[in-house]
Amino acid sequence: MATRVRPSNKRCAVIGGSGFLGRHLVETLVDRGYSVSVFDIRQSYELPGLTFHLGDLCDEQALLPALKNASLVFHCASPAPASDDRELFERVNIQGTRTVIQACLEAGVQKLVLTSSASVVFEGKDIKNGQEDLPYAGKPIDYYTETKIEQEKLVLQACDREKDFLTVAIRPHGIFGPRDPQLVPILVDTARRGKMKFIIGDGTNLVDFTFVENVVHGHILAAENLRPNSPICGKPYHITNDEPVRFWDFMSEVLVALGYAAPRFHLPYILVYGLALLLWLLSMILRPVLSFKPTFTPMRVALAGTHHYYSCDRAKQDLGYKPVVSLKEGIQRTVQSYPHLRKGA
Ligand SMILES: NC(=O)C1=CN([C@@H]2O[C@H](COP(=O)(O)OP(=O)(O)OC[C@H]3O[C@@H](n4cnc5c(N)ncnc54)[C@H](OP(=O)(O)O)[C@@H]3O)[C@@H](O)[C@H]2O)C=CC1
Ligand SMILES: CC(C)CCC[C@@H](C)[C@H]1CC[C@H]2C3=C(CC[C@]12C)[C@@]1(C)CCC(=O)C[C@@H]1CC3
Repeated sequence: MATRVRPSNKRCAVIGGSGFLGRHLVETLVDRGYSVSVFDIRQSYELPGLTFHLGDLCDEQALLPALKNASLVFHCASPAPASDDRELFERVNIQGTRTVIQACLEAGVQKLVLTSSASVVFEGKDIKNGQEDLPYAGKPIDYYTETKIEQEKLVLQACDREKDFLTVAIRPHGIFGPRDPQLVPILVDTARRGKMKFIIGDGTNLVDFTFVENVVHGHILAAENLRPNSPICGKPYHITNDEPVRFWDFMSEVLVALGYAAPRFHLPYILVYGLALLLWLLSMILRPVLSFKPTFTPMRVALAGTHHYYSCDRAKQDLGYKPVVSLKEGIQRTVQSYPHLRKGA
């Protein structure tokens, strides 16, 4: 019988390694002495010693060379939530994740760490200090969330000690930091268009925003603790900054630091949510003839007007997780990294 060559446990692949989180993860892994191969649909940078494999993760033949000799795979690729394209989410997040699992098994990969999302339990209603045992959202608020739920289930169910294939899911929330293409750029764009004057609801809702380096730290801890006898196999873990903050205080701090006025006037949550729903329906109906993307989607309004913060006690206990960068420092470093987004720049 042929014996399988065990790949070095410092050899890993990052699927989605050109993206915001993926690139931060790759840079940290390289710093820590991992040999990394990146798989992505695009190449956004170069780094000495890094191998890039370009392709669609739904294509197993394209994936296999990137996973060759890797004992560990991080899967952090997904279409952007803003695309709101049902067919694309289903193809990439569900079918594509099946392909990733299949390719890992064929390539002899032993550990798969998925970037899931804390939003898999969010239905648009308040979540205060949510634990991992909350049920998945029965009525997910958008296609992104719907397919992230299926993706997480697929990865966790694939965990199989007999097959020497271990999986774990990291559920970050509201990732921000240098090079983030979503949170700060959308916020500034909204402010530049004069639409950032209003606070949705009473402005006291607490949420988690997580500095990207803490998310990276959580991923690496999960990978390094994923062993056949460890309690983390097949489980999801919240990774946050562990410092819930008022949504509107966080937004105001970032806006003011970049030279924009903080929102001041209050609008009733239910009114804005209803309008966002109406706009979203209109955009769906008119899609064949007119394409427009509303700034205030039902998902964004729900995120802006409700409590959604999560406990990371399980990660502290099982992974020894502790945020490495505070919210205050994370905001400072993020704002400094966006000189081109400053007012007047
Ligand atoms: N940002 C956040 O606040 C949160 C993110 N997450 C999760 O974290 C992960 C990373 O998110 P983030 O870094 O923000 O996202 P990015 O969009 O920055 O990164 C995702 C990367 O995956 C690539 N990609 C998309 N589709 C495919 C495909 N079919 N084959 C290969 N590569 C593909 C993207 O390419 P392209 O850009 O061309 O599409 C991009 O380079 C995602 O799984 C997301 O769901 C979870 C919670 C919060
Ligand atoms: C227009 C304003 C009212 C809000 C602007 C900020 C938003 C763009 C962001 C605030 C919370 C963010 C967030 C995500 C995307 C960007 C925000 C909506 C996610 C949906 C990204 C993907 C996830 O898995 C969950 C995130 C939750 C928080």
